[in-house]
Amino acid sequence: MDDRRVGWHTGAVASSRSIGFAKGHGTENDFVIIADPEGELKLSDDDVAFICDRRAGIGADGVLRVVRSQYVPDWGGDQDLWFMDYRNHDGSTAEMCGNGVRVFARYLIENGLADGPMINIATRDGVKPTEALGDGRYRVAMGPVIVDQPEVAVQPAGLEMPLPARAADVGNPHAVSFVDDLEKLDLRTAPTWSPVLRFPDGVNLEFVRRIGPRHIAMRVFERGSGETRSCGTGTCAAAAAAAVEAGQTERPVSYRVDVPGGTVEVELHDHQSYLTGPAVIIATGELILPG
Ligand SMILES: N[C@@H](CCC[C@H](N)C(=O)O)C(=O)O
Repeated sequence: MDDRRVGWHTGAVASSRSIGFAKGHGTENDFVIIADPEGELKLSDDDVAFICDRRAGIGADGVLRVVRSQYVPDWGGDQDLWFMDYRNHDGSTAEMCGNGVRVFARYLIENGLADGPMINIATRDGVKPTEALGDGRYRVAMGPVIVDQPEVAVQPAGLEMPLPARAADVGNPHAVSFVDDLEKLDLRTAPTWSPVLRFPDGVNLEFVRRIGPRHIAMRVFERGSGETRSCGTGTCAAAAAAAVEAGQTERPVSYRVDVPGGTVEVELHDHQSYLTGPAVIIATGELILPG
C-alpha cells in the first residue's frame, strides 16, 4: 500500500502534512478550496500540481486558498476582506478567476465565514462584489472588459491557417477567436499565438461560435491549466469581443454563453461587467501533502 495511505490511517508519516479541503466547481471548472485564514500555509507550485493531479491528487483545474487579506503581503487594500489566492493547475498564480470567485463566495457562506448575500472578495485584480442570488447562482461584478483590434494570430493544432484573435483584458489576459465549428478544434495541445511578446505572461485562449444575436458558445484553453470545461473571465472576454464584432454599442447588453460545462450569463455595461452562474460544493475531506 502507498505510504501516504498508511499515514492516513495511522498518522505515522512524519514528513506529510494533512490539511482540510473542499472540492467545488462552477460550470465544471473545478477547484480544491483550502482554508488558511491566517496565511500560514506555504503551497509550492509542486504542491498545487499534486493537489490538482487527476490521478495522484484530488484533481482540479485550480486551487483556491481562503486567506484574510491582512495576511497577504502584496494586498494594498485598506479593508480586511477574504482574499481568493487563485492558483492554476500548474501552480502559477492568476489575477482573477470568474468561476472560482463564485465557488469561493459559496464556500464562505456555507462555512459561516461571511453572511451574504453581498460579499466583497479580494483578488489580485482588486475587490469583486459578489451576490448570492439564493438559487445556487452567484452574480459577480467583474470590472470592465477591454477589447482590442484583431491583431493576434492563434494557431491551434491541426488548423492550416492561424485564426485572427482580439486581445481582451478582464484583469487577466485573453485572446478571443471566432470559428464556425467548435467541435473540430483540437485543444489537446497548447495552441500557439503571435506575436508572442503581446502576452509575455501567457494568455487564455477562447474559441467562440456565434449562435444568435446575444448567444454564443465557447471552448477555452487556459493559461496554466489547459483545456477546461469553462472559464468565467473567458466568457466575459468572449461576450465583449462578440459585441464588438457585431457592432453592438448599446449598453447594457447581455449574452448567454454556453460552455462544455454549462451556461453562464454575461452583462456588459459601460464600465462594468457582471458574470452570473452556478457554484457548487461537492465534497469535503482531508488531504495529505507529501513532504
Ligand atoms: N478559470 C478561470 C480563470 C483562471 C485563471 C486563468 N487560467 C489565468 O491564468 O489567467 C475563470 O473562471 O475565470
